[in-house]
Amino acid sequence: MIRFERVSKVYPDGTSAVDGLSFEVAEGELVTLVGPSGCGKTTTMMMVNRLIEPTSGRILVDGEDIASVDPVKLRRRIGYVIQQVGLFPHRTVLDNTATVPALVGWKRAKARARAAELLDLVGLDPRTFGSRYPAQLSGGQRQRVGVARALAADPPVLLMDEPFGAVDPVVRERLQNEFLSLQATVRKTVLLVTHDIEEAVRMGDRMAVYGQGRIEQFDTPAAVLGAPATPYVAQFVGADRGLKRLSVTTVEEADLEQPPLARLDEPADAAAARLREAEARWAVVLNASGELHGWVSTDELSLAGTPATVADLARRMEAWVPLGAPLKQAFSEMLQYDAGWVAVLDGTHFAGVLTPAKLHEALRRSVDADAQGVGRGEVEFDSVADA
Ligand SMILES: Nc1ncnc2c1ncn2[C@@H]1O[C@H](COP(=O)(O)OP(=O)(O)OP(=O)(O)O)[C@@H](O)[C@H]1O
Repeated sequence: MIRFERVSKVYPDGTSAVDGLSFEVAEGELVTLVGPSGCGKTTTMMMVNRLIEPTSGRILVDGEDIASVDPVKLRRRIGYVIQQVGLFPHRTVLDNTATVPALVGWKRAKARARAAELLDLVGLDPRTFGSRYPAQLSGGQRQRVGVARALAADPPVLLMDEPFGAVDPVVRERLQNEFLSLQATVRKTVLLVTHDIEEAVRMGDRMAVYGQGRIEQFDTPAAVLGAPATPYVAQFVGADRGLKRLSVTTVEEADLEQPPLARLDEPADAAAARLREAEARWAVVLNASGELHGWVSTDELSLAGTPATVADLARRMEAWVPLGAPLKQAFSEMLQYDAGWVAVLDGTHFAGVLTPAKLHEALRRSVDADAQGVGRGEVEFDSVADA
């Protein structure tokens, strides 16, 4: 857990970088710090591992005032990932990854085994990449090594400064997603600095939107997009914040429509009669285990007649998302397959379909829910300030 209590930093030349910051990052939470260049994000982050000392205020990590912790020991408990990655050019990828475990006195074999495990975890086969040098990697691969290295000593806290900044947008999105699924297992307490609002929204459990040297709003991405606390925040998150909400609103059971169903082994004429009766133009087709197979049109079933079965006429449906996926993913599947709906699965089971109308309703629901929850961030600040 990381806690800032009225922390300010004035640099020797008189520049006030941050002023009276109070916030808390819960254990296992990922908080993004976002704001324009020069607003104090990096200063905030570097005070946590004491690369920069605050002018006033306190910072606690796991309840301990870090001013009284030896900086070298402190840094071993805190993983640090930066944009330029900072790999040692003359050391192999494996040795780079094993740097911190080796520093804290692990035996060489154990440190290297751990490094190999971590490389695997970030999607780099240690047999292929372990013996390479940083210059022999792509930008995205270097970034992965940076993340692996930061995680190698299993620090409870991770600081990430524009960790995906140096790669193109496609690789960037993939690295973000990979990091999120990694984070779902390792559950580190993470502070992530970015100037990219999309990244802040996508990655953060909560996000801190910086104005000049102070936090304008500290809340969940959905709340920041749904109810910006100040005109500044509204302007910063952008006029298309409704669209950005698609990334943070998830597909829920209640959003789904239940279309007519047909079974793969059903005779075509029986299925056709049933669907005509229900005035349905198509049905979702499931296999005997209730798993999605695809869809079938009522007209085609009617024309086929006996002895055809649904299986003969059904088409595969590739557009599906799991329950709990962001609406954006559902929308993008709809567009990619040019489909008027997307199937939603609960595990392997078919749960229903999402249509454009239901997607719009889901978006409305989340906007309304947040409009009622305005100000949650401020309440939290007050309680920190009073402590
Ligand atoms: N060593 C320093 N001496 C004086 N001023 C500094 C120093 N380091 C940073 N600053 C100033 O402090 C302010 C905050 O800088 P900081 O690097 O924290 O911003 P940032 O939000 O991380 O910006 P960026 O996104 O451009 O990295 C800026 O005005 C910067 O010029």
